[in-house]
Amino acid sequence: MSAKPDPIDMAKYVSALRALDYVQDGMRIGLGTGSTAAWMVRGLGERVRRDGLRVTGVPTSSRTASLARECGIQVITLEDAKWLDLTIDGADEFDPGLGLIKGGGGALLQEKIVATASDMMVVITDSSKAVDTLGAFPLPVEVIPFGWQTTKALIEESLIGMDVAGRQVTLRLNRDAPYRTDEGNLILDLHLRRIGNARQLSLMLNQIPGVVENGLFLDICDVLITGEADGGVEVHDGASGTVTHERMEMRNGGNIFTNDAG
Ligand SMILES: O=C[C@H](O)[C@H](O)[C@H](O)COP(=O)(O)O
Repeated sequence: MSAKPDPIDMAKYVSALRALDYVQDGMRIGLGTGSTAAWMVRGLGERVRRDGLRVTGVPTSSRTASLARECGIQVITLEDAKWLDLTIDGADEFDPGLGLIKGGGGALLQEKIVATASDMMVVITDSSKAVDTLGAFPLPVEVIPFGWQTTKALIEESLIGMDVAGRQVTLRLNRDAPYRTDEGNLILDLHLRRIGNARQLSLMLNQIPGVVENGLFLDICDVLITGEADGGVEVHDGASGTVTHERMEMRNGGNIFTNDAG
C-alpha cells in the first residue's frame, strides 16, 4: 500500500490481511469481488511475488480476474480447479449467525458458486456492515433478461406472503441502461428493510422462473473477520462459535500489518 487509505478502507485492509493467515502454499483459492476483496487480492499477490507463495486463484468476476493477473496470481477457471480449498470474499451485510447479503457489486452468482465449491469461506468485512437482522441492504437478485418484468411481478407478488418490512423491487441501472452482470443477466434489488425469515425467502426466490440466484448467503460463511480502522480485528469462527479480538500492528509507516494476536 503506497498511501494511507481512509478509515473505512483501512478497516477493509486490516480484515483482508488477517484473512491471508488462512492461506497455505499450494492452495486453490476463490477470489472474491469488491473493494475489500481487492485488498485481499493485492495482499495475496504481494506474498506470491515477495515470498514465492504458490497458489492458484479462481476469480468471481472479470474485475477480480484482471486484478489478480496484474498482481501476479495464477488464474484458473472453476472448471479446471473443480474444487477449492478456500474462498475469501467481502459482504454487504452480515448478521450474528454469519448470514450474509452479497451482490452489491453484481457478482453474487459467481461468488455463490465459488464459495459453495470451497472447503472453507472466510468473509472479510468492516463493522459498518453488521446488522441484527438482514435486510437493510437491498437484496440483489440476478434474473435472466428474457421476460424480466414478468419475473419482477412474480417476485413482488410472492413478497406479499413474506415476513419482510418493505416490498419495493427496482431494476439496477448502470447510468441510464440496465446493469448487466458478467453472465449478461440483470439485477433486481429488493428493498425489504428487514428479512424475518431469510431461509424461507431464499427458497421462495430461487423457485421463481427467471431467477438465477439471490444474494442471501446462508450457512456458507465459516469465518467472519471484521476489521477496524485502528488495526483491531474480530474473528468470528462459525463452527466453534468463538469470537476473538486481535490487533494488527502497523509497521513501515502503515504499509504493512502484522498479526500481534492478543
Ligand atoms: O457483488 C459484490 C460482492 O458481493 C461484494 O463482496 C460486496 O458487494 C462487498 O463489496 P465491498 O467489499 O466493496 O463493500
